Amino acid sequence: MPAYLSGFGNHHASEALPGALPEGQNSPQTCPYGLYAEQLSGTPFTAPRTQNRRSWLYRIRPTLSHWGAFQKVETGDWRSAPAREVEVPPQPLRWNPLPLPDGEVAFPQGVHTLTTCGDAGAGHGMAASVYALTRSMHDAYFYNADAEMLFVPQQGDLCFHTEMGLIEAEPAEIVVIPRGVKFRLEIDGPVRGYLCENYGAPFQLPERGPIGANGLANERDFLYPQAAFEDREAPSKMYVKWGGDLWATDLAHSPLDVVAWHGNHAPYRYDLRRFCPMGPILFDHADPSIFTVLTSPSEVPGTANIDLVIFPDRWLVAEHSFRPPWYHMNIMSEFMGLIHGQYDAKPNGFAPGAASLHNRLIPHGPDAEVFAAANHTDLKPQKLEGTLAFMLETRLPQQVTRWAWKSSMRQVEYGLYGQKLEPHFLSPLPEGEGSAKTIGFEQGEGEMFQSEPPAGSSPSPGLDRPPSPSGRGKGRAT
Ligand SMILES: O=C(O)Cc1cc(O)ccc1O
Ligand SMILES: [Fe+2]
Repeated sequence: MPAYLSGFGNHHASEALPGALPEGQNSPQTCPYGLYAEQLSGTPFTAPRTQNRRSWLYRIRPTLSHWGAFQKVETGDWRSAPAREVEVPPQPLRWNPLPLPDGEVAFPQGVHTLTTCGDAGAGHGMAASVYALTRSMHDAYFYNADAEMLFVPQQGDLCFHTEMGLIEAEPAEIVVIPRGVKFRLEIDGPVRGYLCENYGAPFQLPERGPIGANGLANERDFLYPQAAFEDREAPSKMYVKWGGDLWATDLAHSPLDVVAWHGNHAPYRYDLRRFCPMGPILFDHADPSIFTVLTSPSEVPGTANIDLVIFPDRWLVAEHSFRPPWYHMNIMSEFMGLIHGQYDAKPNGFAPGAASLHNRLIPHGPDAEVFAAANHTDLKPQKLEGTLAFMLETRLPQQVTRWAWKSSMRQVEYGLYGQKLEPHFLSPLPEGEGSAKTIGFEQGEGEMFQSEPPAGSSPSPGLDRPPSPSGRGKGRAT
């Protein structure tokens, strides 16, 4: 079990050999052990200090020496934005879990993109993919120049051998690999999960505002690897995702040859079970932004390129409230996945490994069964347990890939789930009355009156109180 360095965005320092990290300067005339010094930047040199990301790598060979002739490689079902491949009507979309492949599939194959938005080259937006792999990468390495990568394992452990060291992750943990960091992904058996490529600003922790200095995702739970290196000569392949395409070159050695490093542009792991949720402790259902783990800000304040939001175990205690998510139409678009358990708004049809897309201003909310139960349930404190869903919320509408649209995993009927929601309007009108009538109030001379009082009802003071549920009316305008 590797030991990790703890603290989100810290300027970590680690050496795999004693004294490998230069003292007091980044770029000595001769580096310890005859290493090469290389700076890897994740933000422009002049980015404000709070956002600035860069690391210094002390390595056996500079990355430049890995540079051979690159050949373009088929990306399979992996797509990069912009990818406007199909026209999709405005409707909720959902996909069953990706089946595990029969044959041998290693990263970077086995990635299937469901949605993209923005533009990888222009540096905004994201891609949401699912992956299914059956074997480790052998003498193969990868880095992404287009995107920071957020891995959300859903089944099976992942072991990333990165330039900065080893990161292991199991389902319920996430791994973020920044742009330009090379790795080899090893697995023990078949694995499945989600991959978000973030084309925008690197993920950071959200502000806590009045919450204070603690809670939500706490800084110290973010774990960075200790330096570890490979001094290995072997015919190898290095894949680079660059300009929306996949390229490969041959290498004669492992590029994971970083003996020491320091800086804050480095891969990390976070256990989502460490998230300390805050919620409504008296009434109502809060906006899901209270569960933001990480955010990739855009240039517009409060308008994220991506928010990673989770729905973890928690107590529901709100009084006289509809406790599940409310019905809504959201300007941000919502890609969701389920790591384990049941998601409270959609207990059926949304299995672990499944994915859904509620795009910009597509109406959605709890299904009819959830509504019926939540509407009448006894509001004792209730613990949601053994559940972990997540959402990638972006300010941009998401484009669906051709693969996702045509895939047999897509639940073709899902877009109609809302039609099962019946009206429960307690009409004040006698049965049969009121069809095609407009009932309302008009502002008269200093008094309120009903424009067309229904027969048998008192003309004044009008409908000042809704009928009680015990006197449930049937009449409804058709
Ligand atoms: O749509 C969803 O299931 C995600 C979601 C959850 C919630 O509690 C409030 C809003 C929201 O979009
Ligand atoms: Fe939603």
